This record gives sequence, C-alpha cells and structure tokens, in this order.
Amino acid sequence: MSDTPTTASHGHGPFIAAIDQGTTSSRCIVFDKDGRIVSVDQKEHEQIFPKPGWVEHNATEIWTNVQEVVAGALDKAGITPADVKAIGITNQRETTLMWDKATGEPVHNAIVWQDTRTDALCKELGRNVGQDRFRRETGLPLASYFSGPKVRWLLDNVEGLRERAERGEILFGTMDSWVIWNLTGGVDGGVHVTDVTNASRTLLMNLHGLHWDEKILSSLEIPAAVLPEIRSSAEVYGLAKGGVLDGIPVASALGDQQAALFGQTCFSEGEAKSTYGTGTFMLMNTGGTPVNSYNGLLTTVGYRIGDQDPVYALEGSIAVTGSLVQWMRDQMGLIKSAAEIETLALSVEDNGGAYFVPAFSGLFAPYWRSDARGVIAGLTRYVTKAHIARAVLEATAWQTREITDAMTKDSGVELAALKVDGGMTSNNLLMQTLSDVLDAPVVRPMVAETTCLGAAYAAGLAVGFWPDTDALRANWRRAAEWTPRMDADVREREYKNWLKAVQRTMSWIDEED
Ligand SMILES: Nc1ncnc2c1ncn2[C@@H]1O[C@H](COP(=O)(O)OP(=O)(O)O)[C@@H](O)[C@H]1O
Ligand SMILES: O=P(O)(O)OC[C@H](O)CO
Repeated sequence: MSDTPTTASHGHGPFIAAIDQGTTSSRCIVFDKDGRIVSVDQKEHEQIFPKPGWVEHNATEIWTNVQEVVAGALDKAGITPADVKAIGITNQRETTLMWDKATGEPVHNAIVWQDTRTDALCKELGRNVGQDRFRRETGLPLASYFSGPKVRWLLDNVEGLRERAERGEILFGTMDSWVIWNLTGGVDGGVHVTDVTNASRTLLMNLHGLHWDEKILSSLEIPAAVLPEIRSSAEVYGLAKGGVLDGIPVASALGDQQAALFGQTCFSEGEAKSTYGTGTFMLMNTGGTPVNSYNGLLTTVGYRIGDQDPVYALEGSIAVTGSLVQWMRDQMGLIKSAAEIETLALSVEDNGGAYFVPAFSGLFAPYWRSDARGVIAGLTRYVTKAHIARAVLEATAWQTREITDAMTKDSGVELAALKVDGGMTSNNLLMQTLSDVLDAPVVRPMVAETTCLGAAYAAGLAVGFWPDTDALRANWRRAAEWTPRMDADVREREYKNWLKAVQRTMSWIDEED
C-alpha cells in the first residue's frame, strides 16, 4: 500500500467514506473528490476453524471493528462527520449470517465463503434438483462457495431456528446486509436490504428478473420471510442512526469484486479487471444482458446504478493465489515475507521444469472440481526452492490465462489489456509473467484500493457528489504497465505443460473420502 497514506493528507472536503468488510479485516477509507485517499483505518478479525474445511467469523466482533475503523478513519483524516456526504459499503461476498430481529444477536457465527461444510448437501441437491436448474436461473454452479446452501445448513442445524424463521423472527444477510442493518439503527428500525451484486452470489436470486427465485427457495426449503429486500448498488438505503456517522446517507453496496470492477472504471462492455489477493477474481463487463458461460465461468451482476438497467459480468474465481505465497512462508518456511518470493524466484532463470497447481480446496474456475488436490509436477533432482518459487508465481499467471481463455470463448471479446489490483500486484516479476502468459499488456492504477474506491464512487453517484461515470473515468490514472516479452513458442510449450500438471490434480478425493 505504498500509495496509501494512513494519516491526513487532505485538502478541503467534502468527502465520501467507504467501509470494506473483507475476509481477513474490515477497513474504512475516506476519499476526496478526485478519488484520492485521505485516510485509512483497518482492523483484522479472528478466523475461526471449528473443523477441517469449516471457516467462521464472529459477526458481533466484525460490527464492533467496523465502528472502530470508521471512527479511526475520520479521526486520521482530521474531519468531522459533517464533511462526509455519503457512506458506501463493500464486502466479502457469499459469507452468510442469520440473526434475531428483536435482539440483533447472531444465531450462529457467520459461515465464510471458503467453508466447505455444504459439499455433501450440494451433491444431494444436484442429484435431486439438477445442476442445470441452478445455473440457468442464477448463473452459478451448485457449489458450497455460495450462500443458499449455507442458509439451509443453519436452518437444519441450529435448534429451533427453522420455526423461528418461519414465524418471521429471523433475518438472513450477507455482510453488506448486516453492516447496513446495524448502521441504520439495528433493532431500532434498521433497514434489511442487500444489493443486486451480493444477491447474485446467494444461488437464490433469479438473474434475469433480479428477484428471489421462489422455486429455488422451495427446493432449498428456505422461508422467504428471512430474506432482505434486493435494491440497486447505488441509492440511499437509509440514514445512519447513532454512532459517529449519525445522519449520513448509507448510499451504496457492492460485493468486493464488483466494487473493484467499478473502482477500476470498467464501465464499457469488454473491459475487465483482475484482483490479486488471497484468491484472485477476474470480472469482465458484458453489458446489459447476462452472458451464459459454457466454459466454467460464473454469470453475475456487475452493478446497478439506481433505477438504470443492470450491468452484468462474467467472473473467473480462483481460490488460491496469494494464499499459496502465505503457505510458502508459514507452512514451508521457504521465505520470511511474501515479498521475498520475488527475490528467491529471480535468483533462477526459469522454473527448472517444475509446475505447482495449488488445488488446496479443489479447483474453482474453470473446472469446479472439489475432488482435485494440490500437485507439484515435473520434479527432478535439479529443482531447487528457487524453481518452486517461480512455479508458485507462474501458477497465478497460468490460472489467470485459463480464465481469460474462457472469457474470450464465452464473450467473443479478445482481451486488449488487463487492469489489475490487490496485494500481489506489488510483485513485478509476477506482473511481467502475467503479461507474458496472457500475451497482453497488464496495467495497474495509481489508487490500488479499488474495492473501497468502487464503493465510494457508487455512493457518491447516488448523492450527486459525482455527476456520472464519465467523471469517475477521468480520475483513473495509470501507475505501471507491463508488456509481453515471451516468445510465442515458449508460451505454447509452458501452457501445455501447465495444463498437463492440472490434469494430475483431478480425482484425488474419492467419493467415500
Ligand atoms: N510481493 C508479493 N508477492 C506475492 N504475493 C504477495 C506479495 N505481497 C502480498 N502478497 C500476497 O497478497 C495477499 C494480500 O493481498 P490483499 O489484496 O491484501 O488480500 P485480501 O484482500 O484477500 O486480504 C496475501 O495472500 C499475500 O501472500
Ligand atoms: O474479502 P476478499 O478480498 O478475500 O474477497 C472474497 C470474495 O468476495 C469471495 O467471493
């Protein structure tokens, strides 16, 4: 975050504040009219692993942290709430929470997007209801990644919850809903809403009508009474009540990857961004109609501004990229910091014949194979830890290449250039490798915090702080660009080897495992 000041560098207001409720932390960033960062505050929350494959968050801890980082960001900016014209929300997607409407108490920890406890339920639903039905109506494959099966698990496993839900005493929401409900008063009249982008990740929303799909709700046995109202991504949902933001309009909500698409100003059909963090998520704007994927991508809502037509996107989701670098550091001890992987990889000229496919929790796009597990292929006595470091970085690049290939097949659009953001983009070798394997330019903007920026932009549009998307485009500035240097025949050979290594990961987990 080299271009991210954490203390005040502001001129004069007014400002927009954005809250990013992420997988590992919550942060609040204050932006000025030029889309520049004025201040940042951030706090991590506990990752709870009750069993192998289970991942939970304490939603009460998260709400406390959100309030703290909002106060912290305003304090660091040296501004008062009166200087803040609107607040925008962005969030880790799919993570599922149910809470008591009367007390505001969660009935269980939030079940995080990475949690695989509903694998067996998804297989059963696939047999009984059929995979195709879900993909046709929601744009998503039936997988434990999404919220719907997690809601069903809670209803089946928290004692008495189904009866209370049917009596209308319980609310369900992804983290946007939880934060907005609490911000706007909680038990004292909080609004229970979500936006179309978050709703499009639940496996419960009809992608064509943008409403909860009654047939799918009934297949999953989820009572409609628990569901939030689906609203656009940029409109005033209500005013903050109490706390430091009292009276400020809460004016946007976008899932974090859609917010990054918005923050990167990918407003035209065919424009795409890829965010390199714990995992990697590439989204391409496909315009006003949902494009069906026949190549393993997700069809999702990109954004909807007020009562304008929705904009759809194709998404390639990769579960493990930055977390593989963390694994090299924490589990293998081969590097001391994430940044050191670049130095180690640069100490050799190539991968020495080694290919690392990090299918740690199966493979997401384009394969959606929960039976795959990680593989290092091509090992000989020649291979050193430096070659493995190269293979680790190349894994992120090749996984992206597989997704861009699928995007081109599904959309018919050849990638002209890829806009990137996220923690891994500080790695120059990775960015060069990415450009080499994609055979396309890779560009990084000045403001790397595109997720918060996107939420701020949407909130600012909703309250007239910015007039239109053209004004936002004018704020986008390039900080760095990488162009391809690899020979075409080397690219072909390496891609073939990568795909061979991917095949080695398949069918590792047997049905009885
Ligand atoms: N220089 C680097 N080279 C490779 N990976 C890096 C580097 N710096 C950070 N990372 C990886 O990027 C991730 C953090 O990026 P970030 O965008 O903050 O992720 P998230 O929003 O998912 O928490 C970590 O998984 C870390 O291992
Ligand atoms: O919070 P992040 O940045 O890890 O993003 C998580 C994604 O929204 C999961 O779909």
